[in-house]
Amino acid sequence: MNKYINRKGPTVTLFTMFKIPFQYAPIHSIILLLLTILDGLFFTLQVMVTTKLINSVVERQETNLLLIILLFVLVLSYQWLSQDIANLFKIKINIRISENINEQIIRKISRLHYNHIENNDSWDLISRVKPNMSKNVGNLFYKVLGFVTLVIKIVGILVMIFSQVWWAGILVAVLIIPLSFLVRKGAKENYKAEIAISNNTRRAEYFGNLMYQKDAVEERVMFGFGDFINDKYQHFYDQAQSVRFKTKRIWFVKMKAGSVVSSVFLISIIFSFLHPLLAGTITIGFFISISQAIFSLIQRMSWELTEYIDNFTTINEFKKDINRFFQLEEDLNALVLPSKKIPQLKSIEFENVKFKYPGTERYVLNGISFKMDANKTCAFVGANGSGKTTIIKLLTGLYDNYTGTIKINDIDIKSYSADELHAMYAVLFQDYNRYQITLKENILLGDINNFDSNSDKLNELIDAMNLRDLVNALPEGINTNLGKIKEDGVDISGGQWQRLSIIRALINRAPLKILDEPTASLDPISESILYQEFETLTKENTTILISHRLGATKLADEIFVVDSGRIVEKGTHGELMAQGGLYAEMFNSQKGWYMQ
Ligand SMILES: Nc1ncnc2c1ncn2[C@@H]1O[C@H](COP(=O)(O)OP(=O)(O)OP(=O)(O)O)[C@@H](O)[C@H]1O
Repeated sequence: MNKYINRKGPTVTLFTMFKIPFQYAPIHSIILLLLTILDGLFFTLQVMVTTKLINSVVERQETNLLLIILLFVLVLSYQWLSQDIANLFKIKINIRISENINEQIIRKISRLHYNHIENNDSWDLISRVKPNMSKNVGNLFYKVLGFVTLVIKIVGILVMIFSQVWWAGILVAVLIIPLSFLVRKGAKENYKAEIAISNNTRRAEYFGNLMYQKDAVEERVMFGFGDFINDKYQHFYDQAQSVRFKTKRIWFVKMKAGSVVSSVFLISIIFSFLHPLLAGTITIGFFISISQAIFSLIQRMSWELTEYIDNFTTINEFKKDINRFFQLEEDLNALVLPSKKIPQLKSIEFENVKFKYPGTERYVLNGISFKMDANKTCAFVGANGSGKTTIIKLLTGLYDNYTGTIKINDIDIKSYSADELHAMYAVLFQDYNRYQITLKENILLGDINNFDSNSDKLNELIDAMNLRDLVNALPEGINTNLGKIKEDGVDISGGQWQRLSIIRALINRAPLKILDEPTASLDPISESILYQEFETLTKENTTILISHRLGATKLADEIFVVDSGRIVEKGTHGELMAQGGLYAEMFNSQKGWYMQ
């Protein structure tokens, strides 16, 4: 089973990004492109009409004056309206882009190799790409269109200048080159700064969320640590802002210096028209309208042009992030449904398994070996951090960068197909999720293949887990929305959420049930009912139970004691107590709490 892939899709280029709006909103994009070209042409047309208008008035040519005035008003009105029309099209294009791109990003994230889920650099990258991707695709498209308009306007004016004072035209064209280089360099530095601060931005966002997330409210209010969190938020936010501000300040000074030089240069060109004006080679109409156009050009070149190049360079840097993101390794199995055929489980075996988490140096599992047979309940006990949950992460295939062998039914788990392996187990993880959907859906998610045909089993388990009273008290019974996202949502207690999560694992037909601290939030009576019923609930199943409550694990057929990534003792409760080792010590110290 080749589980992981390095998805080498086609590399994203600026051109690929530019084409995206045509792909998702073709008609709107084409119309916007045509409007853009028209917009550019109308600028030159305006200069020509203004020239004609002034000359006709100065020379008192009354023929056609009305027509020229009408044309003048039309050109101005179009320019005035065109932005609003374009904005309407942009709204539609933006909606289509974000619909499609967000879906692709979420799909990619949901397929990510588990290594990236716990890796800081990957999350920094995701936090830069996810919120900005559709914005940048739209931005690139509009900036290219804006740039096309600007180029058409500049070319139009240059042609006019050329036709009258050719050398001035050449000087203007030459000025654009160094200005472009200056802007490009500044924009690259800006993006580098963004990459450097993305970790601080993410941390600021985390502390910001803590300030308003519902889950954090109680502790924040009770302990009164709101200011502490706020200070942390402010610290990371200020650090990010200060780097951003410094880079922007340097950028601004450079850009403005460039603009001032170009402005002085362009104004001097207007003076160079005085001579041909006095010599009578250009008309007063042309002088006024071209001067006006050159002033507008100064503004565009010194600000818009620099802004465009800045934007393109930033988007080009962002494009590198997009490629890094789409090249992140995926886990082919992440979205694979469990096979509908229920496999038979005979045994599970770890042979000298050594494992360290990616990017760390310490072996969390250090040559662990054990074998357990089917149709039994096995418990893993041991101190915090001894490696119990990690055993489960490896057994369920979340990580496969270990040495040694993990076998199910004497076959290496790496030889199983993903759907076969997924059908083998149902897991209740320690940090299970509270899904803000209906109570029924919360349970049925556990057996997605039989989502619509599990009603009988669902009711049986609700009774067995002592949740019937809760269901009866809910306004819509099992169809009541849980959590506060929906208006009619109902919040239930921590223990009730946990009982739901146990049912989610038990409703699954997989032969191996893995329960990692399943009763931490249960009251003593519910816990004891659960363990009394445990045998019935897990009949015909093999169960792995991880718990610090040794009163519960005592009932297991076999207990494995984990210490520093190894199995140090194994046996039944009686055998381990008789050994008088680590288990006996842990059991006696816990028993002491109840027996005094
Ligand atoms: N994603 C991770 N990256 C790096 N180290 C990790 C990661 N997850 C766990 N560890 C480390 O691996 C060790 C074993 O963790 P594990 O969760 O398996 O312990 P555990 O025995 O289940 O502990 P507990 O009883 O507290 O649940 C711990 O020292 C922990 O710090």
